[in-house]
Amino acid sequence: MMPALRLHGYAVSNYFNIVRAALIEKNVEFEIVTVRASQQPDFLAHSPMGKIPVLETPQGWMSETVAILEYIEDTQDGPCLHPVDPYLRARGRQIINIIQMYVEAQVRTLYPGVFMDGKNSPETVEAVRRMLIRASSALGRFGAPWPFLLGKELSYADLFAYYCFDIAERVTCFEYGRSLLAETEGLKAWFALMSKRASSRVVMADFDSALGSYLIEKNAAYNLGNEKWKNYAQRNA
Ligand SMILES: N[C@@H](CCC(=O)N[C@@H](CS)C(=O)NCC(=O)O)C(=O)O
Repeated sequence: MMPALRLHGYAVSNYFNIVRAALIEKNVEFEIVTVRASQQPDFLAHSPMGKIPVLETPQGWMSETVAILEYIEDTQDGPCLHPVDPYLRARGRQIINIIQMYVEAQVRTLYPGVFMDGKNSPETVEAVRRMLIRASSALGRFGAPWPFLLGKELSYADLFAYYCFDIAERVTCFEYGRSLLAETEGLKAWFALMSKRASSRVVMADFDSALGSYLIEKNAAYNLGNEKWKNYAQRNA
């Protein structure tokens, strides 16, 4: 029988990877449908912004990662990934918001010069640098309880943060020669712990091979041999 849930997207997307990891962590049966983001009417009918991931459910289609995670938590069995305690649950959302707006969305504006055959203007590079300083300090102020961001149990905040930090780390090491993970007390050890999870291994193996092909497709393969990538390789050895 076909699984009830079908996840549309592909492995180069950190957002797709967050949802995929959540489904794996919850032991949900699902099917992957490999598609790119698109502005074609038939795709927009399912994903109003034309973005991936999109989850196809028995009730209909759902896009936007945070909404998808909520749907998964509310409809699927498996380990609870939203804390029951309202304060902790809100804290998880707070962390997700900060990472989404002040880390992920910021580094995304640098993708043209890092993952595509484009250039980043000095103004953009500087504006993102300033925002990342604020975000990094903010995360430092959380003093997360560890080993996970909300304490003893893995939560959606960890999955969201892990895939956003992975991509952010590549971009900041490349563009600024700096590591957000190393700057924030506890974050590097947390990231290493997350990297060891079975879900992370599966998802990141597919990401790594998809990224190689993506860089070639976008004529940014030169970046692979670029000295600046060494910052990433060395810091994460
Ligand atoms: N806010 C969306 C962001 C998803 C997103 O930006 N996905 C990227 C791939 S990582 C995408 O579809 N980009 C294509 C586009 O922006 O047109 C979410 O939470 O799911």
